Amino acid sequence: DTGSAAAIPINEVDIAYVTPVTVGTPPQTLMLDLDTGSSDLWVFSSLTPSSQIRGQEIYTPTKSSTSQLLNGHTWSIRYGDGSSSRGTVFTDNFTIGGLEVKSQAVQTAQEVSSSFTQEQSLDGLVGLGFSTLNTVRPSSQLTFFDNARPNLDEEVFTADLKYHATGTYDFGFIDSKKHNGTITYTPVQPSPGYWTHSLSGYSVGSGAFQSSQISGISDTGTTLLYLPTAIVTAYYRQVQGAQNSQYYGGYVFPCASTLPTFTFGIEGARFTIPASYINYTRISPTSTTCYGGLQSSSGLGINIFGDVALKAAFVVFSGTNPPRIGFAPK
Ligand SMILES: CC(C)(C)S(=O)(=O)N[C@@H](Cc1ccccc1)C(=O)N[C@@H](Cc1c[nH]c[nH+]1)C(=O)N[C@@H](CC1CCCCC1)C(O)(O)C(F)(F)C(=O)NCCN1CCOCC1
Repeated sequence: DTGSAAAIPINEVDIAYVTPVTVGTPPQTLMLDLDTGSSDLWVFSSLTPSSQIRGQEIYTPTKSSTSQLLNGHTWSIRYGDGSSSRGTVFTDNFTIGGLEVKSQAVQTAQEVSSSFTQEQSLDGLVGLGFSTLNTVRPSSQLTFFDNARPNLDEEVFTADLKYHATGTYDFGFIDSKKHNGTITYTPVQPSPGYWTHSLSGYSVGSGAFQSSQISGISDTGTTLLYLPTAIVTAYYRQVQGAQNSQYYGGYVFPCASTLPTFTFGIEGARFTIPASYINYTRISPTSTTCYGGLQSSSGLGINIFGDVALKAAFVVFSGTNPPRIGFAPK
């Protein structure tokens, strides 16, 4: 089997991407954020207090003839940005881009934090990390990818995220039309459950490439690129008027400043992030100060290769044994 679905930016600065999925019989369509940085599939639901719902679509298990309560199971998750959700669990038919998994664990929210309530274009998440990170107790559940794997033509899913445009997630095949040139693979460390791998180095603008192993996670659920402070200061040293603002919690600069590109290495291959991706957003609609798409990871305890980096490549998440991740130009 294979599947292919759109990755649609939810706002004009690509803060996140959502993908249409269907749950249950007859199918209920929701827009979910496919997130390689976590492994819970959870949705706004008929069990979510109406005071916490603001425009999101919900899954109503009682309207589905194929839903089954997973008795006595609960879940609770907290994300890096402090947002959280918790609830109960049903199994039901679940489809992404024509690829169906029967009796997928669908985690129904009984409580969501305010940042989820405020994000009306996001109806929940599909965790595509390793199933070891799943928070359902007493027995943890498998991700959509782990459930689909036995039926996939190839044990892969790919992310073709785009800058200010709709991209695609494919399951079970590598679409050669979506990338040009070879795919460079590098090993993934699947413990504790992220797609953890190393970059082989970086360069700023036309500067010399600095070879150094930089370990981090390729995370479709994180907006920006978070790297060690030394690399980030070297980058913003090239930007007129840039400063690391305590107030804004990161590097800001005059929107009119010229930004250099940023290149990262995967093994021997090189991927260049255009300056426009790093000129992330104005700090407020009328401001002439802009917030950078490259920020320091020092507060996170982990380097995160988020959407700002991933949208500069065609990325293959390979669930083979051993797992690996591939990057190709596009
Ligand atoms: C634009 C921005 C100021 C950088 S943002 O912070 O607002 N962007 C958020 C994503 C977002 C999109 C839309 C609306 C609201 C928030 C962002 O990038 N958050 C990251 C990480 C972060 C930390 N600090 C700054 N950023 C995050 O938490 N990403 C998680 C998924 C998000 C959660 C909020 C909703 C959108 C999806 C994540 O799953 O990718 C994660 F890996 F970071 C994470 O937290 N994974 C949870 C891992 N646990 C480990 C223990 O077992 C359970 C799972």
